[in-house]
Amino acid sequence: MHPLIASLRGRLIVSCQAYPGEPMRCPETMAQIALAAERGGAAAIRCQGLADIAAVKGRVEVPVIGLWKEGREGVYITPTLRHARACSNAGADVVAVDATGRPRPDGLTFAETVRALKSEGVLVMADCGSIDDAGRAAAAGCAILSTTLAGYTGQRPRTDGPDVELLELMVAEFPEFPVICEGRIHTPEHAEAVMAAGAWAAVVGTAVTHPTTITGWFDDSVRRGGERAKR
Ligand SMILES: CC(=O)N[C@H](C=O)[C@@H](O)[C@H](O)[C@H](O)COP(=O)(O)O
Repeated sequence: MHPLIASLRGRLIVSCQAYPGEPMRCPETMAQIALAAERGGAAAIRCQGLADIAAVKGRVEVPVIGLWKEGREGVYITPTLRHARACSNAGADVVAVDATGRPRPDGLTFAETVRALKSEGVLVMADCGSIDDAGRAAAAGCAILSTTLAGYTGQRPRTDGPDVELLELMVAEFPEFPVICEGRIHTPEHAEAVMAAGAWAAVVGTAVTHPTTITGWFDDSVRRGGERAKR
């Protein structure tokens, strides 16, 4: 196994992403957040877009998992071989790629995309939405299988927290692969549970790096508590 992948075992990975139109959508801001997360114990940073990848790579010591989101429908996480190569060239140590069987804009299959990347020495993290995707990713020889797209592709229900069931299926079916749990890990208890269920590592995004959403969670709680006080 590649030493970089081995270094992630039993560790937290923090995803630093701001979405189009959001106040923190700025590479310097993402680099600052990534550095803060590294100081908190993140063993790797996951980030989106070429400018963010370059900025984060220049700021942190830990490995960078890069992706490039384009579009909102269908395959949007690093949708083509060109996007994946660009992430790698921008400095990503690992490139995250949509591993579903859905049609890709460049007409290549996922397997063809991974074959080309592997031949160029690129480590691929397969963002899966189902056990079928994980099978495709394992057959292609991806470096990491991940539950990233569980609940976002129509193949699995969108669970409130992480999709532990899919994680367990992947861990049982592909014991020779590092399986990372990503998606809706919203509390330290969720993170502990996915690790106990056999995850190689846990990726946390929103709950660490998306203040608008976190503020909304607290706002809801404060309002609920206030309503109870009135009763
Ligand atoms: C489905 C999709 O596009 N997921 C994206 C993948 O990079 C990000 O928007 C998520 O924030 C990331 O997966 C971490 O998940 P969470 O923010 O739930 O901890």
